[in-house]
Parts: sequence; C-alpha cells; structure tokens
Amino acid sequence: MAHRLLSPANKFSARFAFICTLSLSCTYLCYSVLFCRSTVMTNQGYEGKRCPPKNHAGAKKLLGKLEVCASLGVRTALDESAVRRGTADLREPASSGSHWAATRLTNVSTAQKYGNKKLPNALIVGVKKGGTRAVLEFIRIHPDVRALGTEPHFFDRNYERGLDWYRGLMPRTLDSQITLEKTPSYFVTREAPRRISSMSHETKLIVVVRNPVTRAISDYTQTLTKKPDIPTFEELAFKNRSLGLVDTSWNAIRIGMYILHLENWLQYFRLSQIHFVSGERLITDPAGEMSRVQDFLGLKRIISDKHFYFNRTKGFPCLKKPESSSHPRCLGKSKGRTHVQIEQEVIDQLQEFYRPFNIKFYETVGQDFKWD
Ligand SMILES: Nc1ncnc2c1ncn2[C@@H]1O[C@H](COP(=O)(O)OS(=O)(=O)O)[C@@H](OP(=O)(O)O)[C@H]1O
Repeated sequence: MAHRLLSPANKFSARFAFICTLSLSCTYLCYSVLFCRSTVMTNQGYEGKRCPPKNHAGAKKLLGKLEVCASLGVRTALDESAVRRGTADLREPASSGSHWAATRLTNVSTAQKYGNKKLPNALIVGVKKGGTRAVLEFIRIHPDVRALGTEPHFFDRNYERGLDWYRGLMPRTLDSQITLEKTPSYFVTREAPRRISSMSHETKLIVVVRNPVTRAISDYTQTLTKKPDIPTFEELAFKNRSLGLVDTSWNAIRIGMYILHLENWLQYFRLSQIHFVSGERLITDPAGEMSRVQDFLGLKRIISDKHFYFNRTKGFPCLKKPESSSHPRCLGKSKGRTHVQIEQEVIDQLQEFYRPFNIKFYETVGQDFKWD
C-alpha cells in the first residue's frame, strides 16, 4: 500500500538509495575478506590483549584452555599452580632480552602448541632436602627441557593409577626436548628402581646428595615447622646416646645412608645412568654443577655463570632477573631455612656414624663429596 502512494520521483530516489547501500555493503564485504582476516586475526598484540591477565582470579583456569594465550608464552594454569604447589617461588623468565630466554620462550610456546605429552626421559629421584628443587628450577630454564613443577609421587604413592595417568601430568614437549620430573622420595622407595626400569631401562636418573648430618637436621627443621610438638632431634636420632646407638629406623637418619639405597638402584640401572649432584657445590658453584647436569642429559651447555648471582639476604644463589620481569628469582622461604641448633657433640657423633656409609658411597660412585 505504502509504495503505491509514492510519487515516481520518490520511487526513483528509493531505488537509488537501495542500490547505493547494496554496493557499499558488497565493497565492505570484499575488503574484510581480502585484508582484515590476514592481519587482525593473527596479530599477536591483539590476541595478547584478549588473553586475560594471568594473575586475575578466574584467568588461571581460562588460560589453560586458551591455546592462543599459551602459544604467546603465557604460562598455563597448570604450570603456575604446579610451581606454587611445588613450593618453588622461582619462576622461569617470562621473557628477556637475551638469546637463551628468547629461545626458551619460543620452544615453550611451540611445545605447548605442537608438542606431545611424553613419559619422562629423566628423573630427579632424590634426596629429600638435598637441593632437588634448585636443580629442577635451574635446569628448566634450558630451552630443551620441560619439567613438571609438582612432585607427582608416581613411583611411590600413585603407581596404581597407571602410566597413562602419569603421562597425562607431563608438560607437552617437542621431540627434541627432555621431559623431567622430581620426586625426592623415590630414592628411598624400595619398589621405585624396578618400577622406573620397567617404564624404560634408558631413564636418566639424577640424585642430589648432601652431607647426611646436615640433611637430617634440615629434614627435622622442616618437620618441626609442621609439628612443633615432636621430641628433640637428639631424642629421635639416638636409641641410646651415651652408647652412641643411632636410631636407623628414624627416616631422617635412614635417608642419609645413601649407599644402602644406591645398592637397590644398581640392581636395575648402570652406574653411568645415574648422575650425582653435590648439594654443597650446588650452592657454592651452581653453574659448575649445572654444566655437569647438562652434559649428563646430553644438552648443549646453555646454563652458565651468567644466569646466577649470589643473593646475600637469602644466602643462596638465585637466578638473575630478566630485565622485563619483576618476579622473584630466588627459591621460596622453605628452601634455605635457618636450622635448629644442634650440639656440636651430637653432630660429631652422627658424623662418626655416617663415615663408613659415606666412604662406601664415595667408592661406589667414584667421587669424594668431602663430608668427612
Ligand atoms: N639456590 C638455592 N636456594 C635455596 N636453597 C637451596 C639452593 N641450592 C640448594 N639449596 C638447598 O636446597 C635445600 C632443600 O632441598 P630440596 O629442594 O631437595 O628439598 S625438598 O626435599 O624438596 O623438600 C635447602 O635446604 P635448607 O637449607 O635446609 O632449607 C637448601 O640448602
């Protein structure tokens, strides 16, 4: 009805307006298809802005799902919470002007996008309070290493869950990258060597060892922070102190009898498959110890002196802070605690107790750790 009422002049203007709108729409459509898709959709800056800030409450969950965010090098929720639950405050560099950090970033993001979850090729199996977290956090700055931040306890507590479950926990890696995890209790778990060798005979094993007396005191100090009412160190360490009878059933003592545990490992692995890191040298010369770890893992030596500095407040080496990051670069408060004070006489008695075990251990591994 309406258009019947329009005059011929009005009809002409309506048609003209319709044709103009149509041709403008077509032009816009062609332009979008030809140009916009290739620029806007792959623009990293733009996509980067779409990624939620990773310290936002809901963002951590979401980041794990947003492949594009992961591919931009933003750590996934799993990685973040893994590091926190693993008690480490050390964060790997988010970015840096230096070449190694850039390579690492590229490898991490490529692995997250194209990599596969694989069973670990290498394990840090012990020892508790030896410096295992430091080794894991230092080695994972290598671009060819991807490590699980938490301790999965697969070969001791979770073995029934099966290898598929275990593999599912691992970070994605490229074929050229090593998958690594650390669980210090493996070293003293009777079934661990057999179980690990049945996963693969070729698994490389790293053991961080430390003077067993200092290790025991460190272990006790940690227990005390959780259970302040436990007996004194001396009460737990000796069955009869005046007779010098040490209580070897106390875990803090038993773990330090390294040779006994090692013999179990040597039933399943060649000595050349096991690398021993000195917990003491890891503090005085982290780069030197990490060079040997890189050699053992068949990695190019990338981690060196230039990655470390000695933090006087903490009293330990820390990783240098990349220019663009404000993250703390030292291990968390639970690493490098002030130990409870133990009488020198008790220390001497325990040194005496451990001596024969230490000597046998040095002979077996072919290295003197100088604890005596
Ligand atoms: N760079 C650096 N920073 C901080 N701490 C360092 C470092 N290198 C080695 N260590 C020593 O690591 C000890 C903790 O060992 P672990 O990480 O194996 O402990 S745990 O078994 O995972 O709980 C921890 O033991 P305590 O000093 O007794 O706290 C440290 O002595």
